[in-house]
Amino acid sequence: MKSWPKIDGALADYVDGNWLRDSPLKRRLREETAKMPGAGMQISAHQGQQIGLLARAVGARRAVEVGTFTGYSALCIAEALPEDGKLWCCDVSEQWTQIGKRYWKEAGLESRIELTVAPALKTLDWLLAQGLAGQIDLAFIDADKTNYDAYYERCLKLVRRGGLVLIDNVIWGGSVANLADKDADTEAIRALNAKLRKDERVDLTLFAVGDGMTCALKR
Ligand SMILES: C[S@@+](CC[C@H](N)C(=O)[O-])C[C@H]1O[C@@H](n2cnc3c(N)ncnc32)[C@H](O)[C@@H]1O
Repeated sequence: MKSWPKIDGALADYVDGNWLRDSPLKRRLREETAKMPGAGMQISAHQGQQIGLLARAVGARRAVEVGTFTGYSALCIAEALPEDGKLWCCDVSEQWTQIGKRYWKEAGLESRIELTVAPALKTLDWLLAQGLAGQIDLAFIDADKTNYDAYYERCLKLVRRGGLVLIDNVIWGGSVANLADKDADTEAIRALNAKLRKDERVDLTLFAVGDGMTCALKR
């Protein structure tokens, strides 16, 4: 039986103590979000740090995020961009993203972030219409699951060769391996995972962080 290490208890403290580079502002945003319904939607501190590192590794100047919630992943991406970098954020919730805006401002990152409150498919099509195909260095997909394939295809068009498309929740709490689970979200994630397995447009790996994050590098 193959297995991944479960990180909790004393091991979680050890991992935090050795690898987590946190800030009081990020901690406050996590704590404020933790009190809200839907708090579990926020990525973890480690995942945010990993996404930031990946953004730096590809020298990201322009990024796109699909699914912003209270702005934590956006904060992690934006701080990894250069001062004149830009992150386009897509979300449908004014209420949740207002929280993020407060923190982006406090972090001095608001000029790097352009949030559009609208269905993400519309915003991604608008970005493509603006001539941004092949101009984006990193895309992070973390919104409604039934649109994942449509988000992936648009993000792959937007991203340049050598750029990254990151896709969150690809393990979906383990449901993807339970073939009896026919829930629409599970089926959508499972179908995209199977498609990417054979997708020769990208190099592929899984980061076993949080709920699983696919990392696709455009060839
Ligand atoms: C999992 S949360 C994002 C978490 C965020 N990345 C973070 O780290 O805190 C998913 C978000 O997708 C948004 N969403 C749902 N359907 C959407 C759609 N059709 N277009 C854009 N955003 C959508 C929700 O409002 C929610 O804020």
